[in-house]
Amino acid sequence: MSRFYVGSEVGQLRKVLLHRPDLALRRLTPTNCEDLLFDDVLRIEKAGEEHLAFQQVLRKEGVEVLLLKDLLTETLANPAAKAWVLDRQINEYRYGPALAKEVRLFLENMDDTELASYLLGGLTVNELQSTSGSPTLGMLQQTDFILDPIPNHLFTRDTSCWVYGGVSVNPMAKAARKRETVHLRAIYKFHPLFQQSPFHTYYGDTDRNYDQATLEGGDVLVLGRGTVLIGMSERTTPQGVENLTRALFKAGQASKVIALQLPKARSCMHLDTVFTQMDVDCFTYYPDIMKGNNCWEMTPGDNGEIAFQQINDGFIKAISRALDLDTLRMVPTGGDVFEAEREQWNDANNVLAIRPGTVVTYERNVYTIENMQKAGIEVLTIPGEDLGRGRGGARCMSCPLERDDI
Ligand SMILES: NC(=O)NCCC[C@H](N)C(=O)O
Repeated sequence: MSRFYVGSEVGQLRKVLLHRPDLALRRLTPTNCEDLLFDDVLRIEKAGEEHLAFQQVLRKEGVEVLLLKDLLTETLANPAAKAWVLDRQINEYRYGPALAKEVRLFLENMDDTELASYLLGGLTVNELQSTSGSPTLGMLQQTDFILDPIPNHLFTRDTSCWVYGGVSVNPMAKAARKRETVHLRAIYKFHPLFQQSPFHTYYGDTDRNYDQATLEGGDVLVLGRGTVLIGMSERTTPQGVENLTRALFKAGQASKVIALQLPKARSCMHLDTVFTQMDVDCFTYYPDIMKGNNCWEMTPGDNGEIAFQQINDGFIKAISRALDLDTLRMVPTGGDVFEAEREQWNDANNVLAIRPGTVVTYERNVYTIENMQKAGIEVLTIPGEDLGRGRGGARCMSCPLERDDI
């Protein structure tokens, strides 16, 4: 029987959720890619091959790989789940009553595979073949989207994140990613796999407007031994951190959260683009961004409140204290300042640990890989010429569902 539990960043990885986007990438163009948070268009076949190589490395290392599209398709086979998803993706305020009715009917009559494909990949005016005469539709072009494609599902790390014995289904910061959360909520709520054993759902699993309290999984590092490190970044706000922290403490799943302020910049949109863990005592980091950050320690206070303490000796010391280690081995981005900046941009510091001391990363970041190997880390490489244009590496592209404690 499956037990969904993520006890650390580097303990043996056993089960992971990935997504290999297809239709959504086909619909990514120079006109829409910036709005869809991609820096360029991708060669579809190449990106697919690179993603397969990533899957293969994980499977070879004994990790069970689940694919988001399969899980969503299987979830939609349950009529209650299908209705639940469509209630949230189609409404009269988004489309107007006439078009909402028509889109809903069109999607309801598809088989589950096709429906999953449109939900993830988008639906154009042309594909709907409308007869309603709705002005909402009349004002659009044939190739405009009724449902936008969601290419960033590729980055399964961000939409939901497992922290010890539960999950946060995250209120995403950017419009282009908000619909992702509905799919993850549906999977965790209805898919038979997630009904086999109980887990906590800490945060995000309601239809409310979470306003300023956004949170994305790329900012959440499960350090282990009851501690969680969370970046307050371009995407995750202190309000989001505080809400998740209170829920973690209430569920008794964490005893300390370290919150770290990051610059609000695309190059470090999430903590894991500048800082990830490779071994129990070893991290890789981008030096430019990790200096002088404001940092707080949060612990359970009285009456379900959080006790806050601002940290003056830096977050590295805070991590050592939490993990009960005297020192940490810190591996910087490699090369000179120019090479380091280029490699960080291409996700050199965004590695996925398979087990303590073994990580997966893009092969292109040769200087950083050299630093890691010198530190005794086993580095497994994957190609990422095209996948990398979405601005995410191996950690961003993976959502661990089962990982051992350290
Ligand atoms: N954890 C991560 O850093 N994920 C990468 C997300 C990239 C995506 N294009 C985004 O802008 O949200």
